Amino acid sequence: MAALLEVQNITTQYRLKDGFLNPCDQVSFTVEKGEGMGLVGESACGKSSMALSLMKLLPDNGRIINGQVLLDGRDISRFSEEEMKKVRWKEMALIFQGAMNALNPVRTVGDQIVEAIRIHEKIPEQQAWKRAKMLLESVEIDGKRVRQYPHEFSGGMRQRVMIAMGIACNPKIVIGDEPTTGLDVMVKSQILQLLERLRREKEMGMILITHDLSVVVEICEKVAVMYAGKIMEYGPTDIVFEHPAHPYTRALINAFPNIYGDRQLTASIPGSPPNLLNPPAGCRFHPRCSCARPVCSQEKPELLPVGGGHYSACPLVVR
Ligand SMILES: Nc1ncnc2c1ncn2[C@@H]1O[C@H](COP(=O)(O)OP(=O)(O)OP(=O)(O)O)[C@@H](O)[C@H]1O
Repeated sequence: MAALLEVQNITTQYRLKDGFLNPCDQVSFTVEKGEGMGLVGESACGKSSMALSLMKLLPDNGRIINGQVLLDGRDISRFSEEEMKKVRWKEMALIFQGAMNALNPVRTVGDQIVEAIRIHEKIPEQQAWKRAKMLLESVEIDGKRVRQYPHEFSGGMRQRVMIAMGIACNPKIVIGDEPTTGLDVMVKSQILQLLERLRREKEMGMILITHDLSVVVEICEKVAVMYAGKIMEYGPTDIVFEHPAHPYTRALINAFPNIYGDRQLTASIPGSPPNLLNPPAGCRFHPRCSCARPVCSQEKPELLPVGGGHYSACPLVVR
């Protein structure tokens, strides 16, 4: 059976004054119904651009130049804006970083949820209000608060309202782009548990973009590790994190304080990610890689299977 979402060789490009930059370069992965995939990697490696490419919400200077995004077998990367309007929120929703600040301060949260529902579904207003209340309750907010204004809610509650809006039309897949950034540790954990519960109850696919590897370990079955626009390693979360096959994944794990809650010392990755206007030849990680050989600066490694649904873009690694 075909996957719910099949991303095949997606390359996205931004046009800049001094050239072109590909934030996602031949990226491929799949997400099954009800499956959670973490998308991790250092800042500016292309994670948000991937999310925007999937939703076809790239800024004016960005576009998909190659590849396919198959949602239930349909290539939505070729969809017109009109067609995409029917896909967004109804089939695929994006909850972005700081989404809570996108709520309109002069309208009640109920008005805003009802509007989101009625843009996509032709249902009577009364029914939409009933659904808005239920949605608030599903994100653990008292339905009676539906007539309140955003300033009457805490930051964590506003983010939950945004999650309620994200799932208002029962999407098949939700993309969370750092959905808990800026929230305190307790609220962050509540929101992640909430997303996890909704995913299981509604059998939604989920792509969780995060810098926090421990969150991926906790709630995602699968992980894709991205570096400088490319997927370096991909596979079941426990296998990738316990037996990383790519030096970048190893370095990322070592740089993270407590992926399984017991690691204390961290070793930062020397150097910094490349300028994507002019990425290094060969493997993009080779200038920072402790395992690099001469071939790494000459040949572009492919993402190849290493067994058990696990893929790595490094041919040299000894496990
Ligand atoms: N509108 C734009 N025009 C040109 N370049 C852009 C644009 N948006 C992002 N970029 C560049 O694309 C690259 C990838 O950025 P992106 O925001 O997708 O990375 P990210 O992994 O999501 O980063 P972070 O974790 O910091 O959010 C970066 O080099 C960034 O500077």
